[in-house]
Amino acid sequence: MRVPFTKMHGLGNDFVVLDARGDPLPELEPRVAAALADRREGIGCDQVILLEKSESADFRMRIFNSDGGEVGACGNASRAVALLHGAPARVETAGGTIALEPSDGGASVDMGVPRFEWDAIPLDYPMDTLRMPVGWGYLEEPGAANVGNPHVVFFVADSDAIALDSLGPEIETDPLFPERVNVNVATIVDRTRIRLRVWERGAGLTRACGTGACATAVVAMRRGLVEREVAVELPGGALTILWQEDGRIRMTGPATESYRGSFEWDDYA
Ligand SMILES: N[C@@H](CCC[C@H](N)C(=O)O)C(=O)O
Repeated sequence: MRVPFTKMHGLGNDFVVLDARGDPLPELEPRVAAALADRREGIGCDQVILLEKSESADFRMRIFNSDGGEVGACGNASRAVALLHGAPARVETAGGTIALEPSDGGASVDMGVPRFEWDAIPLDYPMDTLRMPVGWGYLEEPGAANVGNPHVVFFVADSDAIALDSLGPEIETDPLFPERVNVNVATIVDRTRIRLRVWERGAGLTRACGTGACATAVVAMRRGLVEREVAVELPGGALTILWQEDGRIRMTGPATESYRGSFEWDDYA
């Protein structure tokens, strides 16, 4: 079976998007998603995105990290899918229902209400998630948020100076995080700007992480470090994050279609 795909990215965080809203595909097993994401032997991407029919929303978006694991949310892919769909839409994800509004060259996405309870992150045992009494090397006292997926956020003097390639995997797989975790290191530039690097669970260092930007912004806002609207500057570019009065997070930024192609399903199954 020949399967069409769209290669897309949001700030350099890249995706293979499979659209099964019309003709369904066989079940996308984790090993198949990982093979498609492989940058040497597959198409190559940080996440594989599968669009399907939904009974509760306009359609359903499923997200698979490059290690094949299925997860609850992806901010950058949400904007890419908004661009692909080309009209406002309510989208079912494993992390909750989100709302897409495409705009010129990108999208604004209602990412829902963040959760801060220890068992919603989830953590292995109760603790204050605003300033967690834990540390790994020189990274200490992170905050945590679940924005459809789990994040810890460390505020540091210079996020570029952090050895995220070694500390990231250590923190991601620490038993404190039973579902593993996305690791954010952030520097507050001023009350309207944050610089951020992210070690993504199941994908490693990426050029940008939309949910990481959302989680970092709301943790910084809870600590009183920034205003309710901030620019989050990632290696791949900037996103605007607004934590609205109704408690919902709005993320705005660009998305790009790179190319379209097709592959033989049996080569990966
Ligand atoms: N790149 C994404 C996040 C993808 C999922 C994440 N790695 C997880 O495991 O939760 C984004 O832009 O938010």
